[in-house]
Amino acid sequence: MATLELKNLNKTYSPKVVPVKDISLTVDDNEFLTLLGPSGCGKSTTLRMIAGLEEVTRGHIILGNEDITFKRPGDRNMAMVFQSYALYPHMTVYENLASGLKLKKVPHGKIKQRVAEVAEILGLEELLQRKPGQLSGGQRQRVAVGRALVRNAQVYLLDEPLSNLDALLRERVRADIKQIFAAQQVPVVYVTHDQTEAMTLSTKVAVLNNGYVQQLDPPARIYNHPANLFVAGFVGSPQMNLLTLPCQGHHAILGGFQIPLPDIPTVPPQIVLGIRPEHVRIPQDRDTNIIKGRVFLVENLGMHNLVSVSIASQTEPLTVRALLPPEQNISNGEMTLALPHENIHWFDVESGDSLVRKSE
Ligand SMILES: Nc1ncnc2c1ncn2[C@@H]1O[C@H](COP(=O)(O)OP(=O)(O)OP(=O)(O)O)[C@@H](O)[C@H]1O
Repeated sequence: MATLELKNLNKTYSPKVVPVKDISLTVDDNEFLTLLGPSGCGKSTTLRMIAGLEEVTRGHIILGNEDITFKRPGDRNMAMVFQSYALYPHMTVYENLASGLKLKKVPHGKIKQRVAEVAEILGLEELLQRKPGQLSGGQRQRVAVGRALVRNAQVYLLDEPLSNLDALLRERVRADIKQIFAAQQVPVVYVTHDQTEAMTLSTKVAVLNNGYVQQLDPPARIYNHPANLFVAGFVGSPQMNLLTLPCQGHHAILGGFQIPLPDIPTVPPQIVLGIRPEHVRIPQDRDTNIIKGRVFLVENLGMHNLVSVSIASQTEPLTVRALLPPEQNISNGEMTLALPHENIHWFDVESGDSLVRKSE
């Protein structure tokens, strides 16, 4: 089993289209890495370069001790699952699963055995004689994963494999994928723009924007310690409150309220305060950082209410959103909230970088 390494990987289509800029990362053989980012950030291009389907402009792809940057896709021993399933419509499920091995001239008996193993893992035994047109979306997706699995590849690459499924099915197949690949002990690279998939499946997430890796960390660290404003705003739903505030002395001024700044060498004229809606709460005994505002919207999300509160300020009004339990009685009008000190993130207004990289 081998580690996959990307070294300063670049892709340039034209001087103006440079979707991948200097991506460096490693994926060990027990790691599930997700490339997460908005549409057009370079996720699929990166994956396709790993697979050999896209030429590398600059940089290297290393598998184990071998530089495979210029190796033909067929010689890379990688298996890829595509968003579109890419199944052969005229073949049965069995034939679809077996086709890759047949091409490799694997003996018939071995093919039968391997297809049976994979069909069992994926619960496809009853469907082996059907054609893709006779399967549901989730079943087709499992066959697509199965086609990759039968290969016993050195690396698995998955490009938004769940995006054609409805929400319920997506949850089920997501759980299947997690279990199946956890047992494989090979590097897995998964592409998605869905943060829930990234957070639930991965051992490591690379958040991409505009071709650059913004943060490369385990999911919990991405969520609890976003490296910059992009990651803070992209990961988490409802989105983190991000407020640009003036500083005075050693405080940020939120409307009429003073929030103590963290320990930073120089106090800037302005700073961005970030706090997730689930961390904003109704004040308890020892809470500090108490603010007051006017409720102007309550959205019922089932498990919680998302409450939008407007805080009067000398410039434009600021909005703080709080995720509160439904038993909390909320009516339009004045409301007091606490912003617990330990849950506040601070970012530089200019660079967007986190000013305090906390340890885990
Ligand atoms: N063959 C190509 N020629 C020119 N530009 C391309 C080509 N393929 C992709 N691009 C551009 O490169 C950028 C990144 O594309 P890529 O498919 O990697 O994005 P992505 O992050 O996977 O997005 P999505 O989630 O929408 O699939 C986009 O701006 C896209 O238009």
